[in-house]
Amino acid sequence: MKVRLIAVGNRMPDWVERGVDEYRKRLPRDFALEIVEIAPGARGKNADVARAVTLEGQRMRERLRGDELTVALEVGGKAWSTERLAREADDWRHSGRDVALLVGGPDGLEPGLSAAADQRWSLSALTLPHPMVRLILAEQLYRAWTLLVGHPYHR
Ligand SMILES: C[S@@+](CC[C@H](N)C(=O)[O-])C[C@H]1O[C@@H](n2cnc3c(N)ncnc32)[C@H](O)[C@@H]1O
Repeated sequence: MKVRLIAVGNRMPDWVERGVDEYRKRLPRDFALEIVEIAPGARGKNADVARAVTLEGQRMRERLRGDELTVALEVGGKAWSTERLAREADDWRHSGRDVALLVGGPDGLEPGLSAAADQRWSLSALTLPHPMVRLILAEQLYRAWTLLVGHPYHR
């Protein structure tokens, strides 16, 4: 299984890149995490926010592969414990499909993508900045994998 984190935003601070890479390199090939960055829509003084969100949605759709299971990351999604995430990840693996985790931009995920997603997952009731979302996702995927294989890290 491949997990692709398709996230609006680029130019992450170095500490985020290093943190995400640390967990990515710990994950085995059958749980590989790939990061796909989506350029944010322009937000200037007279910016049309709805247009920027629509553009981000289009750019994300262009990167989606038709057969992937999609998971929208949203504050209002379902809260999963790490144990629940491990069960979900095990189901993803057994479905034989790759997975796309969708992270929106400053104004959230394009509503059509959220509505069409197979699952909606909330990391917390707090609104997190997108660099933190990437880091938490990478760490939690690693933690879920360690739980599935009985590696002591997950305790
Ligand atoms: C800075 S947040 C956007 C905040 C925006 N006001 C909203 O309501 O979605 C950027 C993205 O990070 C993700 N995100 C932020 N906090 C999250 C959380 N607690 N759980 C899941 N995803 C989160 C979502 O994908 C969101 O679209």
